[in-house]
Amino acid sequence: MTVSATTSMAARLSSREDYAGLLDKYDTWLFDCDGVLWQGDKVIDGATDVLQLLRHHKKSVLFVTNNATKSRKNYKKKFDSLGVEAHVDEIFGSAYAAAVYISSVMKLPKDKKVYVIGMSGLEEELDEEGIAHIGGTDPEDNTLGSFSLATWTPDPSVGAVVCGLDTSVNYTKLSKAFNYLTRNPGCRFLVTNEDSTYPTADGLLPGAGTVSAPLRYALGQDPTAVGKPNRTMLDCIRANVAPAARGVGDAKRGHGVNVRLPSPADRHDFDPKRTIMVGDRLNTDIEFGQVGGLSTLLVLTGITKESEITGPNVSPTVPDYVTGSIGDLRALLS
Ligand SMILES: O=C(O)[C@H](O)[C@H](O)COP(=O)(O)O
Ligand SMILES: [Mg+2]
Repeated sequence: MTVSATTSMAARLSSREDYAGLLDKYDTWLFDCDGVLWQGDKVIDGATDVLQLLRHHKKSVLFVTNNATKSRKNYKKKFDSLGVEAHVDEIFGSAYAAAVYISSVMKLPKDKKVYVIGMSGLEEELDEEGIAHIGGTDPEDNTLGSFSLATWTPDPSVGAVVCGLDTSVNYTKLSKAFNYLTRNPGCRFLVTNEDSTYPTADGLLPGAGTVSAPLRYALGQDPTAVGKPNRTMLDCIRANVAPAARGVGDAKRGHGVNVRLPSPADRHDFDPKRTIMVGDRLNTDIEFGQVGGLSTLLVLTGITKESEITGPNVSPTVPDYVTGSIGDLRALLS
């Protein structure tokens, strides 16, 4: 029996011509952050130069991160502190996408609130969208004490639980979230993202997916995920970029937006054929690009290792291009 397999291979970039070809081909560059622009607070060598080069060539640059610990405004502060040029409207985090999803897609009723397992970034984005929330950084929930249902009065107005990377996750938060999801009728289970690991300059840490995993297991239920690779994140970006590009009035930014996610016919902002997603993780960034019909460039400064794309057990997710680091595009400066 002959088994015909078409294994498309990623094009490994190395020469100045290779990078010049990308510059010609793509007008919009979407950059993942952790593992691409930086590892924790250590900027990837050359990343700043390359972003400046792209802007010099009038390319549209956007930042698309699954990291839900910071709001767009606080990400802007991180960019500034690391000397990486970015405008707050170019930054799209999964905390923002989750807040927009709850307000514009789920349309959580105004008399309902969200129980948060997550950090200040997620709370700030919910505030921006005018969504009431409890939990999160509330000192009452940030305790290592034991949890007892006998002494807890659940809030009947909780209509959704949203879970993001929370470095202070604990049994109390998981217990409250579990009970909201099993007791409050129709309570929705959302996660900002499901990354298994989080790349820092000193190595890997458990990712957001490991924070929500206990709830998945206890509930026997999968949540709605908003971040990469899900289409929701791209819709959220295009809903924001489109009005700016076309001056559409009915989708404002900021508090209480009633963002109209443009229909495919409305979308003039992105030409997916001239858009490239640059990422370090195959099952979020590269799949996100592929789901959105974008081209994809994998860099090896974060999660994905060479062996996953060239070894005996290659991943079924194959990027269009691979290069060692985004800094390699400095070849265009010579
Ligand atoms: O665990 C997480 O949340 C992720 O590892 C992390 O935040 C990924 O961020 P990104 O690579 O999408 O910038
Ligand atoms: Mg990354």
